[in-house]
Amino acid sequence: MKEIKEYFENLLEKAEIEAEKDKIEKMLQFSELLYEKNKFMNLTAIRDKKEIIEKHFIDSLLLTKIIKEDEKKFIDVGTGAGFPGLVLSIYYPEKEFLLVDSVRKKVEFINEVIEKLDLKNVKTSSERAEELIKNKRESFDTALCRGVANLRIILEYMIPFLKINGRFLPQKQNLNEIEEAGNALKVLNAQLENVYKFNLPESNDDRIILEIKKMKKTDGKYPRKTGVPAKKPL
Ligand SMILES: C[S@@+](CC[C@H](N)C(=O)[O-])C[C@H]1O[C@@H](n2cnc3c(N)ncnc32)[C@H](O)[C@@H]1O
Repeated sequence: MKEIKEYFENLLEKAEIEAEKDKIEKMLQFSELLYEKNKFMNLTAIRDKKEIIEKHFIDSLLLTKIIKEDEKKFIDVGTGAGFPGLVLSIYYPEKEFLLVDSVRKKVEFINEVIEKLDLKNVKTSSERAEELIKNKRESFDTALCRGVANLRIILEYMIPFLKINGRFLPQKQNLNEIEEAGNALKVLNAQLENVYKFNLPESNDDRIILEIKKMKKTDGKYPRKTGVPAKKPL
């Protein structure tokens, strides 16, 4: 545990991310719970402790370089074992997070971590994004989504959840999907404002965070019925 703690602190320093000791402690507890549970439940394909720290925790924390003080209500769709949303909820105890994944066992794992770490600012849902939207339309300042689907598909899931002027900050590994997302951005009244490029501090792997702003209300016909956004992307 001590070795992993030093490794985590070292990567935080290299990535120029500041984090208080008690938050680092909680994140390490979360990583330990994930490591143990992952031995008999498939929560993540990354099984090495150090790799979990870099590819899940540091990668999620890159968002702290972009998130603003006045952003208070966050939604993370397809959060899996809690990335990036659960990590950020530990980093920002004063902000509210809704973590969503349609696979119940993943949400049950997240609920276990919330209880063990006594996190007060996180709620969860195991509904699909296309169902959950029915009572959560235009309710969030910021939307997060990592590794779920192609950009034009997740735009249709996520933009309807945002308040006007809210930001969607999807994490991507390259820029390939931007060009073909033009129509989705237009139809959903959203605009690409910035492209942030990072490198992970140990592997040097490329990481991209897009900043997409919702300009106007989304037409109530989006997102289309469950499954349609993925089958027939905008
Ligand atoms: C590859 S995992 C990524 C998990 C996590 N965000 C990460 O980066 O480690 C994608 C997750 O998205 C969830 N998912 C896919 N489509 C969804 C939808 N329409 N609504 C809710 N969850 C969805 C899947 O159940 C899966 O757990």
